[in-house]
Amino acid sequence: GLKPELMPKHIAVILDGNRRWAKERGLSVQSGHRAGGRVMKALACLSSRWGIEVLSLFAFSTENWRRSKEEVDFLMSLFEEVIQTYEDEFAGSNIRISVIGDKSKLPESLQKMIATAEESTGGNTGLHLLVAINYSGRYDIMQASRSIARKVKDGVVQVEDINETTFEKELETNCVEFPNPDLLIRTSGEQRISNFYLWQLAYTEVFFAKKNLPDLEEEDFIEALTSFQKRERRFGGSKY
Ligand SMILES: CC(C)CCOP(=O)(O)OP(=O)(O)O
Ligand SMILES: [Mg+2]
Repeated sequence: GLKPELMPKHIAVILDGNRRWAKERGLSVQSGHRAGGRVMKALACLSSRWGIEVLSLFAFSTENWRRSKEEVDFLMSLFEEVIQTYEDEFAGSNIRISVIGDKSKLPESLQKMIATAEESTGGNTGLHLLVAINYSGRYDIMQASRSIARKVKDGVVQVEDINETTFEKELETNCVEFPNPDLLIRTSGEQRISNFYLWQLAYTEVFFAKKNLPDLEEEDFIEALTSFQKRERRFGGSKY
């Protein structure tokens, strides 16, 4: 069984396989994404129950705009639904929601929904759920670099003061206590990072789940956690 003392503090999930799941069943792309949305909520509830501190869900990357307008519009409306049902499904479980990514490009209605959910859950002290929408690792590193450059230009920061700690504070994951995931899970069998967290994943253990997101169940989450608990993290040091 899972050992509480070996539970990861921060789990990040690259959500993938919704359309393949739908295709296998002769269902619509929209039903695939809707099924994926249900698993997103289930992952948050499970993480909350296991006392995980931070759960990051990679829901929409800066590259996903390349999809058809119809699919993108549907995803945007689905994110509203997922974030809106936060009130009902998560209410009472003390979950805090934050959305990271370039929100300025999202539909006004979704931006408002995000602001409301962040506002109403801002004081919660349980699981901190980070939903990455219109996010990418390179976007984050670029925005952090611009922010630091501005501070140097304005004389607020000296170049010598720039180090890993001050840089990390400029990343959009600076809103959580544990910005660097201990465990990254990717569904659907793909084995790539797809421009998710780049700085944050420096020493993260990676687990590739074969199942498509909508098929993911508690036992699959437990399998990833069990694998994580068996690993010896050396952080570059040698325990030889
Ligand atoms: C937007 C993202 C969360 C959707 C993940 O599933 P997907 O649409 O990439 O599905 P496929 O990899 O099966 O095409
Ligand atoms: Mg995919």
